[in-house]
Amino acid sequence: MGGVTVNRLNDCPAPAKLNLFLHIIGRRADGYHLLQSVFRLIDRADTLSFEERGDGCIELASPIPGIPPDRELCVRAATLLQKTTGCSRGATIRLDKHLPMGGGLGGGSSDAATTLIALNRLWGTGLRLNELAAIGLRLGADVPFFIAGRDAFVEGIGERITPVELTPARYVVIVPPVEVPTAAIFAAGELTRDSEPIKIADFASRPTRNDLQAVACKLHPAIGEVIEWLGQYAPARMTGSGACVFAQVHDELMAARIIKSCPPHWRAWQAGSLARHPLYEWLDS
Ligand SMILES: C[C@@](CO)(OP(=O)(O)O)[C@H](O)COP(=O)(O)OP(=O)(O)OC[C@H]1O[C@@H](n2ccc(N)nc2=O)[C@H](O)[C@@H]1O
Ligand SMILES: Nc1ncnc2c1ncn2[C@@H]1O[C@H](COP(=O)(O)OP(=O)(O)O)[C@@H](O)[C@H]1O
Repeated sequence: MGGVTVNRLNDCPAPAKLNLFLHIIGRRADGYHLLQSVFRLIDRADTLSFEERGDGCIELASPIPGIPPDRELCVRAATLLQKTTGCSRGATIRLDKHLPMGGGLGGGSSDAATTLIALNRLWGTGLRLNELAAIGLRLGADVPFFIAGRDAFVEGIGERITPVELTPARYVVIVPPVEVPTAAIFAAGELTRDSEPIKIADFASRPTRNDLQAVACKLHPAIGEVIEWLGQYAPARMTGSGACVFAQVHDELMAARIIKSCPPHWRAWQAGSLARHPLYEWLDS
């Protein structure tokens, strides 16, 4: 091809997460809520490609309808990395969006994390994991978890991350036909904000729940309907601030049977746990 070097990274995954439980244990002076949660990576993902450009511009070649470019999380992540490192290079970003927005699967945060990890490599900016996580936290509370790249007990607002080893598992995930804005759930007056803190050693043996679930179900009754329906087959719970609902199942066959009987107005799919972020090896700790 005439010796022209095109610097690009294609098909970089941005995996989703499930919050196996989520407890709100307090509130910071700035209004942000202190949580305790186990975050688990799953093998459903958005896909991103990055091509370097010499003019310093950041362009999203596949804009998301309804999200202005300067609010889009990949563009914001790329711009913040440029500013923090003084890098003069730019990038054209292509985002193939598969994860629902406002679904509690962390899709936007994961897109931002993948952008930081990939551009740090493409631009040769050489930031280490902790430095990228600090940039990520400015974009969203879930971003540092995706940069850390493995299942974790997460505290604070998302910045205190302790890796945990979980047994591999299969899940059914149902996407109710509603988009839940995270801020609206946290703002609700009736939200439980005083759950008793638990120790990391205890979470597997203690009863857990998602403290955001009751408020989300009140605002969006469709979420409660999904929890009730999926609960016929296995204990079902909402992830994050909703709207998606998940249940752990025995195997792929059981998942397929449940999905086959799912009412047609709900999107349902199965997912396997993911031991490591697919780009895990691109980061130096
Ligand atoms: C609750 C979680 C659990 O994973 O849910 P999902 O959003 O993934 O569903 C996250 O911590 C969400 O993180 P993220 O989605 O990045 O939230 P952000 O954009 O940082 O925050 C949106 C708004 O929610 C409120 N907020 C968020 C996180 C938090 N710990 N306390 C809050 O009070 C704040 O009002 C904030 O302005
Ligand atoms: N690349 C992106 N993907 C998804 N949402 C984005 C993106 N960029 C900006 N957003 C905004 O962030 C909000 C939260 O997105 P997302 O992380 O998918 O939600 P949640 O984790 O609550 O499911 C969206 O409703 C949207 O307005």
